[in-house]
Amino acid sequence: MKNIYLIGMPSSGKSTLGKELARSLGFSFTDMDKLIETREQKTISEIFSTYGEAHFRELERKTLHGFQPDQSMVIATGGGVPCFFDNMDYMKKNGISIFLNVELDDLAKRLYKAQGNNRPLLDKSQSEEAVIATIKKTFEERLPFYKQADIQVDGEISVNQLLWLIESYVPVQ
Ligand SMILES: Nc1ncnc2c1ncn2[C@@H]1O[C@H](COP(=O)(O)OP(=O)(O)O)[C@@H](O)[C@H]1O
Ligand SMILES: O=C(O)C1=C[C@@H](OP(=O)(O)O)[C@@H](O)[C@H](O)C1
Ligand SMILES: [Mg+2]
Repeated sequence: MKNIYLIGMPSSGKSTLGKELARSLGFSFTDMDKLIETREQKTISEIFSTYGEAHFRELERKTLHGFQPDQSMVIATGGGVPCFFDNMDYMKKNGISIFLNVELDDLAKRLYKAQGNNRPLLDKSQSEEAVIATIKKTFEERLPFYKQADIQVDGEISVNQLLWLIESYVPVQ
């Protein structure tokens, strides 16, 4: 079966929902950030601070293009993946892309609730106003890419609802 790519802003639930979706479909699950961290033996924050964002974006591109198509995988991408290089075209050509579109206020709340501070572009040590402003600006820049997804989900969704959307898009056996 085709691979499924989850895309959307940081904290939109790609990693959390992706894992549950994979289990329900009997697909394997890959979190691109985790895979990059394992391969590089560094956290995402360390990769950004040591080599810079451009290097991280190259790693993302290489990782994305390294997945074989039709491997029955659910792939949780990092929030920036669709917005660099030909990544969005690649996902559309090689699988089903799903945009998790969550209200910006909810994204901010989740971000502050989450443990740790391993999202270098949304540094929680900044003031809350600064983080919210960054989320808003980033979302506006990224929306044209996210909107290209095959399926868009607005707001909260259960795994069962998501399964239904996927099955309606292309039958999953
Ligand atoms: N539907 C949801 N409702 C409330 N909190 C959620 C939901 N989905 C994810 N979260 C929480 O938001 C945070 C970020 O989720 P995560 O799956 O890591 O997002 P992403 O991979 O898109 O950055 C986590 O703390 C997670 O528990
Ligand atoms: O939005 C982004 O540019 C990023 C999102 C992160 O992933 P999540 O979307 O899973 O938080 C991670 O890839 C990195 O910190 C950059
Ligand atoms: Mg994630």
